[in-house]
Amino acid sequence: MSETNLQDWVGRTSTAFETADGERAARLATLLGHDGDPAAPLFPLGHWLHFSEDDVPMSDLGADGHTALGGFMPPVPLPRRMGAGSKLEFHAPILPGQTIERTTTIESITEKTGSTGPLCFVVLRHEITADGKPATTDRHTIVYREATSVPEGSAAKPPRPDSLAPEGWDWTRSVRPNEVMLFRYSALTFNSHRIHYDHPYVTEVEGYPGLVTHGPLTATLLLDAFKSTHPEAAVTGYRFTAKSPLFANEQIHLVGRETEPGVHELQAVAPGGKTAIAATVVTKS
Ligand SMILES: CC(C)(COP(=O)(O)OP(=O)(O)OC[C@H]1O[C@@H](n2cnc3c(N)ncnc32)[C@H](O)[C@@H]1OP(=O)(O)O)[C@@H](O)C(=O)NCCC(=O)NCCSC(=O)C[C@](C)(O)C(=O)O
Repeated sequence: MSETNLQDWVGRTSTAFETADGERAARLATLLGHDGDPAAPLFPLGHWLHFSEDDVPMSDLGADGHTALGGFMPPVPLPRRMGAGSKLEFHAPILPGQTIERTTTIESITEKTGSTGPLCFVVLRHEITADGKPATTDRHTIVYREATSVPEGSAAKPPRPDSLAPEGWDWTRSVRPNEVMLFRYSALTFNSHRIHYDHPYVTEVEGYPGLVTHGPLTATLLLDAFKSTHPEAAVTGYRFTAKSPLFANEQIHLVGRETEPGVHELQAVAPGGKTAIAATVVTKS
């Protein structure tokens, strides 16, 4: 794919420290439509509100708004980045005020060819501790895609029309993330990726029909819907794969069912019925 040997980046590590921020976690609760409590343990995905990878000077950002490649992240020569999924294990809750440390290792870099063209998957293993004790393991996959040709200067299209919720699930919720929700999530996570807020960029450069809903936001809405329907469940694992993109102002059906004791299959379903995110939640029995 390139003369640079991307495999030279495998095994690189970086470490960061922060203080777990209950106020920020409470704002995520507000975003999700709950009363936020800054003193409460963080939502299981609360580490995503910390350790922004875009916490760099403006001059260090690339064209897509993310930190330019070739530093810690490998210089993958494919310009369109997307979140591909995560495999998370929750060892212990993170409490506001705890010192959280994240050690990130580039675990693998894999080039593939998909139905949409060349793809490069970068897996980052994040080990997060809180006051020195294991809290969360997050194996996060990022995918890079090739540039696309954009029809007549812009790929903009209206949101896909709503469709009926799929049947055969134990529970169903519907959400419609709009520009304001996407902005709030980008701000909360200090994610400066243009595809979530820059409509000319996302439609004229990356060739998507509208602002892309963050994969982590949809995964958060999905896990939140699960927790609302199973308030007593202690979630110990969560894994999800982002299979197809979702765009601002589209109705998303969030669905789930128990497939065996303590194991739940979840999906975020796009208008028209396509699976956007396929997920599994594991709970302590
Ligand atoms: C990536 C796309 C284009 C590939 O779609 P495709 O049709 O080209 O791929 P395919 O033909 O289905 O599969 C080719 C190979 O890739 C694998 N594969 C395929 N997908 C995945 C996946 N997700 N995770 C892991 N592996 C995947 C698949 O298993 C297969 O492997 P194989 O050849 O060994 O059998 C397609 O899956 C897609 O559009 N996914 C949705 C991506 C998305 O919407 N992400 C969330 C929004 S972006 C975001 O939030 C960003 C953020 C937060 O700002 C941020 O920068 O981190």
